[in-house]
Amino acid sequence: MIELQDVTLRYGNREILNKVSLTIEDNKIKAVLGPSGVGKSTILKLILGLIKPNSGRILIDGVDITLLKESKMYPIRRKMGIVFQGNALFDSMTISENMGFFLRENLKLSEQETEQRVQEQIAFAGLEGYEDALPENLSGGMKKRVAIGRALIFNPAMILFDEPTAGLDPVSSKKILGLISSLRQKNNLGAVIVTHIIDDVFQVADNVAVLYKGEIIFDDDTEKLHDSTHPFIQSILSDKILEQ
Ligand SMILES: Nc1ncnc2c1ncn2[C@@H]1O[C@H](COP(=O)(O)OP(=O)(O)OP(=O)(O)O)[C@@H](O)[C@H]1O
Repeated sequence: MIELQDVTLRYGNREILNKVSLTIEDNKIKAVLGPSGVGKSTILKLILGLIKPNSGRILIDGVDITLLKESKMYPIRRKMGIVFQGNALFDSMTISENMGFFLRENLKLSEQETEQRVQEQIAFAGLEGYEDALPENLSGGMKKRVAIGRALIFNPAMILFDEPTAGLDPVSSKKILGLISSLRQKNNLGAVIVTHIIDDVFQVADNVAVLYKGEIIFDDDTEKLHDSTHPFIQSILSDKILEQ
């Protein structure tokens, strides 16, 4: 379980998050919805311990990571896979090499076991036949599936997605969201999805927190969004896309 408790984060003297509290339960898909620049990626960086809050606590399975030294973060980060907005694939490596890269770097598995895990993820991502292709030869949706496979290869308990459908066409978006749903059904994985696209939320999220002007203005089951009387939520429900 991931918990943010009264987290405040400033870049310089600009406050991005003001006493934000959030709970992300295991085996659930939680969306964090908000307009561009509101601090959604910042929340993922805080969860991964890449940045520290100015105040408040961040607990991963009960461990307060705001107090941990960098050297103690590795076992915590191993619990979580991350899929970056731009995928962060290595351009000069093949799809198989991209998938296996962090595994080879971090786990001393036999080459046979590494290959087996890579093949499993290639199959899960529906990328058979593309093992030796370079990322530049893949569509946006396929690159996203490589990034998801690479995040899953450590068998994390939770996977973090930064804008999983941004820049994808509607068909590819639907496929990626289908893949995210199947992760929980097949692998019992939890997920955090930060997004500005409300359709993502309705398609996959069990519950959703809405971040607006540094604060959580809604945090409940996805279907209850329709009952909210908050003017910002009413406006996003009618406009569907959050651009400021
Ligand atoms: N290292 C940093 N130093 C200063 N300001 C930053 C830094 N990182 C992000 N910001 C600013 O903090 C705000 C929140 O950034 P963040 O990337 O978390 O937003 P976001 O909601 O994920 O938006 P987007 O989806 O557009 O990336 C933005 O205004 C951004 O410019």
